[in-house]
Amino acid sequence: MGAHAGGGPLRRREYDEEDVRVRPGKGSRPRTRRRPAHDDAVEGFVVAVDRGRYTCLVEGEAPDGHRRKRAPDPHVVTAMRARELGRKGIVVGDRVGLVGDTSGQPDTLARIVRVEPRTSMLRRSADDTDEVERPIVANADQLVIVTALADPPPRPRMIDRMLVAAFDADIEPLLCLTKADLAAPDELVARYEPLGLPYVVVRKGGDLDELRSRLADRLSVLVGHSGVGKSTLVNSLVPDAGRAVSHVNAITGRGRHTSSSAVALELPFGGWIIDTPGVRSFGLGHVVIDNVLAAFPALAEGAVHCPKGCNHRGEECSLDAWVEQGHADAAGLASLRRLLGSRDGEPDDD
Ligand SMILES: Nc1nc2c(ncn2[C@@H]2O[C@H](COP(=O)(O)OP(=O)(O)OP(=O)(O)O)[C@@H](O)[C@H]2O)c(=O)[nH]1
Ligand SMILES: [Zn+2]
Repeated sequence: MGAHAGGGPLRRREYDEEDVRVRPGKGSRPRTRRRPAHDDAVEGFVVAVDRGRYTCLVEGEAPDGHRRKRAPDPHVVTAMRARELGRKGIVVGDRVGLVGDTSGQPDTLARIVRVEPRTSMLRRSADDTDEVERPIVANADQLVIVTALADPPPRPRMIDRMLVAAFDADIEPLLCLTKADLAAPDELVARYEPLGLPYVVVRKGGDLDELRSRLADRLSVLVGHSGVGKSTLVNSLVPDAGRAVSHVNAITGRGRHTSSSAVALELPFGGWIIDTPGVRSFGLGHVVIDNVLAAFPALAEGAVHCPKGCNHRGEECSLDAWVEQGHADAAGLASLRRLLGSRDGEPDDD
């Protein structure tokens, strides 16, 4: 399934489901790619999505000639999608064009008429046999995989799955090991060293400077299963995180503590983090083998000798020979195979 080994360029990068996932030509008349260019659209950044309502942060003032009071700068606007967007999905992290009432005044609703091209799209499948992708976050440039060193014990399989999702989406992973007061990181670090994975070790009340510098000026997504200390981290990084989330929930009509989808929070030192409370598992059914392989350049080079459709885990795979010839190291190949195994639905818990 889904394998593109052998054919096409190594790194296919297609983020835009309008371009790729929806077959064109269903309608009778040809569609122009851009409808009448809403030149007056203001740019917004989607910070939350809930039941057809998009919470957008708008930098800058309400457009000239707007009849309402000048909006504060920056301000939050609630919007719905314009019909002309068709089936195109909009997710947290998207940059959008807004028209209509963009004042952000109570009970106003703007319209999203455009979604800017994305630099990345983090997706997951519901489970591994399900190739239907659920986009989670757009434009992220870092996936922060949060794992407790103890309580709950680390689940390397889960880490592997999140890594695969990061590689597939071409988002840089960062391993964030929490609860350093409870256990040493050595074992986990050794496991991920062959991948050249950057990591930070933190504990509650401890020094977060290194983490801060890795987050600064980037759009980072936090993932990790329940109890690993994500909320603790978010609260230390964004002092008024609780308030920001409940503010978003108030706007979208959700209860205060029921936020179950991604919310983007601005970091006081620059950049954004997006918490993903609703994401408990990472189905990888949609993942393309080549995208994972591309994270291992030395091996990707050797894979051109593999038979078409090789899953790089069987006897026909040429990568063992490639490693024996000294072109790549064995630890890397073992890591790659472990990751590809997690994609093929090997059990989650070690
Ligand atoms: N010992 C220790 N406990 C911590 C640390 N960080 C967080 N905790 C505790 O771990 C528990 C879970 O932390 P949370 O921040 O709520 O974890 P979470 O990942 O947000 O969990 P969910 O809300 O279920 O998604 C809380 O009781 C925290 O106080 C740490 O560095 N050391
Ligand atoms: Zn192979």
